[in-house]
Amino acid sequence: MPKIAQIIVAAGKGARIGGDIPKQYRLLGGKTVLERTIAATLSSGLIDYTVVVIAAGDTKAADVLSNFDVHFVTGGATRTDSVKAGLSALKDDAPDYVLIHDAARPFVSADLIARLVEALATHQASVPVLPLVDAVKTYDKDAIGTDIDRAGLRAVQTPQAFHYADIVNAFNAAPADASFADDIAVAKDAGLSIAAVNGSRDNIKLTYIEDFTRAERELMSDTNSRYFATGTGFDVHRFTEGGTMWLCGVPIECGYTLLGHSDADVGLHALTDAILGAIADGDIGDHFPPSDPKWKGASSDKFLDFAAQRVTERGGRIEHVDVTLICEKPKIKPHREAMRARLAEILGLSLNRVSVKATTTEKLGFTGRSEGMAAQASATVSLPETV
Ligand SMILES: Nc1ccn([C@@H]2O[C@H](COP(=O)(O)OP(=O)(O)OP(=O)(O)O)[C@@H](O)[C@H]2O)c(=O)n1
Ligand SMILES: C[C@](O)(CO)[C@H](O)COP(=O)(O)O
Repeated sequence: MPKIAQIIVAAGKGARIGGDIPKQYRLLGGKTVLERTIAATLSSGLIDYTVVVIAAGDTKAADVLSNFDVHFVTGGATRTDSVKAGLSALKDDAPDYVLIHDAARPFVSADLIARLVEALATHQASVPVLPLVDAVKTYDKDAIGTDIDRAGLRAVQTPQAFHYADIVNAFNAAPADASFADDIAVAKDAGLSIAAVNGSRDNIKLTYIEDFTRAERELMSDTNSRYFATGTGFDVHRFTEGGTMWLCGVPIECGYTLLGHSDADVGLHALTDAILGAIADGDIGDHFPPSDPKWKGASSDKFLDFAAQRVTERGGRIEHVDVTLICEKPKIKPHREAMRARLAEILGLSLNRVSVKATTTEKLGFTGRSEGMAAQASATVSLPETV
């Protein structure tokens, strides 16, 4: 079996996407793009050695790369410089083949990698290509020009695969300061034999912010790459005279209220715990300790909003929530729709994904004696499969 290395170039700035962090460190479905790209390539089972090329001064790489058996080197000002740094990092233990891949293409498949490697049995290089689907025309300063015949054009992707010694020689033969669109261009200039293999429409390069939005949406709708988790929560608060009672984010004036460090919204507390439970993220007391004066009298919608954000940060989505209030009084039914609407608003859910119910305990126990109220809740979330 040939020894196969890969170089993942991740030293770019992501200027076309903008923002504070380069696109390879943006979260996509709760994981960084770079993690996804490395995991996708390694899952092919064909790669023996990986070099990730990172930017000088990159402070995020160590954390991301520590999850994988990979090595890293510092790249340069252009993609071409970064590729050269990757090739040179392989020279002491030279592989037979090398695949060079953009960190910005996290949806590369094992099939595509296999096609590229297979083509190296007969060629010195291989490249994934796709026919263009849109019409192509010349264009200058808003002026549409003439048609270009698409039959003779191909869109070109990465990974691009090479016999290691051949691509190193090709780069050595190229002008030292030249910058190439990709590595197959270097192979072409050097006269290497090149096989074009079928690319993949899924293997997009995340280039503009719209690419992220679309990729995020597609990941969300791909139930094969997601799992469902349900958490439960339970809470109790004692009644006290006077004040306004807050229940599931709705004020109720009934002459008595619930006692607690915060606003004592027993429904929101149970639901917050249910959501934290679904993502195995501790409980409300871990994040908002009752000993902390900051939370005295706090409005509990903050806690619920926080839990919902923790789901989003993991690339998750709340699918459904259900709260049961357990009390003899006050009557919940007149407030139930307002409670559902408020929960839906805080969580950004449609109303049909939010349920509020109530029950008594037939005058038994502390709720039966109307000493206080209990609430239990469940929350179902969908989350990206972890690698
Ligand atoms: N000096 C550079 C420039 C680019 N790349 C990498 O080359 C790949 C493809 O480049 P591109 O999509 O252009 O990424 P950026 O250069 O980061 O994007 P932009 O052009 O929008 O700044 C990316 O994985 C990028 O990190 C690199 O390693 N070193
Ligand atoms: C290497 C590449 O992804 C092949 O399609 C492409 O050439 C990179 O282009 P960019 O303009 O640097 O993103």
